[in-house]
Amino acid sequence: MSAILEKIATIELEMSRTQKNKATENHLGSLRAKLAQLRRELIEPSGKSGGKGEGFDVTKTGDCRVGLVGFPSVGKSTLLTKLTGVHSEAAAYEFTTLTCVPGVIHYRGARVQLLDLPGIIEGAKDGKGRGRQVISTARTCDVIVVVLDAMKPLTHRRLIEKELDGFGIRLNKKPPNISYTVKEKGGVNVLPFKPKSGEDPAWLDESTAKAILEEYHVKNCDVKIYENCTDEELIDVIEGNRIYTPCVYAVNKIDQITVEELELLDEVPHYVPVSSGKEWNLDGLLDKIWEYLNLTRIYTKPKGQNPAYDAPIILKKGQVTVEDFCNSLHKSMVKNFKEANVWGISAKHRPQKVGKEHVLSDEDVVQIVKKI
Ligand SMILES: Nc1nc2c(ncn2[C@@H]2O[C@H](COP(=O)(O)OP(=O)(O)OP(=O)(O)O)[C@@H](O)[C@H]2O)c(=O)[nH]1
Ligand SMILES: [K+]
Ligand SMILES: [Mg+2]
Repeated sequence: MSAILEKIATIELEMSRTQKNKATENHLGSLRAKLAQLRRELIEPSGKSGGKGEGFDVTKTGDCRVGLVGFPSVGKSTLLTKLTGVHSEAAAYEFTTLTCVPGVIHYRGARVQLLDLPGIIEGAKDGKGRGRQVISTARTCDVIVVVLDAMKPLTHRRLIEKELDGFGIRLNKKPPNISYTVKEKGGVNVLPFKPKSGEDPAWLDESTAKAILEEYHVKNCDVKIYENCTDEELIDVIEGNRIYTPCVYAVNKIDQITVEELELLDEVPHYVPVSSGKEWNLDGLLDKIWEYLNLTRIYTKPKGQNPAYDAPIILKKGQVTVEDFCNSLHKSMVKNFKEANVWGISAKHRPQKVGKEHVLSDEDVVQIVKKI
């Protein structure tokens, strides 16, 4: 592994010494592509052992998973204990937590698995400490809560982001709008983004895109870039294993700072100020996590009975059709599906008869009608 790290360091040094301008764009793009390929080797060692940079062996339970990530002693374990009632050792020394401790939050009808994780340090993505294990586990989370210490510099936020970024986790970002199709023949065709007049010029031009593809030895493909993307974003699409996770920044220990300092925190996007020690604003944090989870609760209504309001079926973002609902009830459900009656925001009538493709809204009531 150290040979890979050395190569990475060499490339990073070269990139930092190369001025970014029109003449160096292609070269920088190639270097970035080389870097991405080396990083992948770190995440997925090609040898038999290890496999995909392995996380902690904790079974997924509940409807969704949220992970607490941060530097040591920012208060992750205190937060887990306060939010879930599961005891996780907290102490004033760093690396108190050495493994992954799961707890469950029952919130608005959903069961949210919360994971307390060991602290990470800079260089975690390159294998320092338990960093890779922590970040691999973070990849399995529906929402990441980055815990920051209000007493420490706000630049820590960027440092944590860099570690997660190096492991292919993109926080609060959408996948780039690029279509990429590898083909058998036909050469490399790049359709670059064409900004309208008055907009920023395209960041990524055809020749840099081609230089990047060459670095991947792709000989035949179609690339269509539909928005203003960076070389990094094209690389993300080619690599294909990036994870796009919503992230909440919990700025903890606000009992230790002044009101003026607290106001400065307002500049941090996606943040929630808390004191896990004093249990300040834990509701605010849960609220934000809930918003970022973006879950859809569906109440089932068996014929002739009241809807099961106490036990909603939880659908995740992007999987909110009636078909997804059927699948989360039982595998065979779709086969016997005739139609569904839906009450709620997504329904035009009360009830509306719908097919499998109907898109449901949070708190809809659904009754499945089976074929006879
Ligand atoms: N003042 C203050 N102290 C806190 C707060 N939350 C946690 N602490 C203290 O911060 C120290 C570290 O807390 P932990 O919960 O162990 O932090 P951690 O992030 O889990 O630490 P590691 O597992 O070592 O990475 C402990 O002494 C806590 O009592 C808070 O809101 N305010
Ligand atoms: K600690
Ligand atoms: Mg801890």
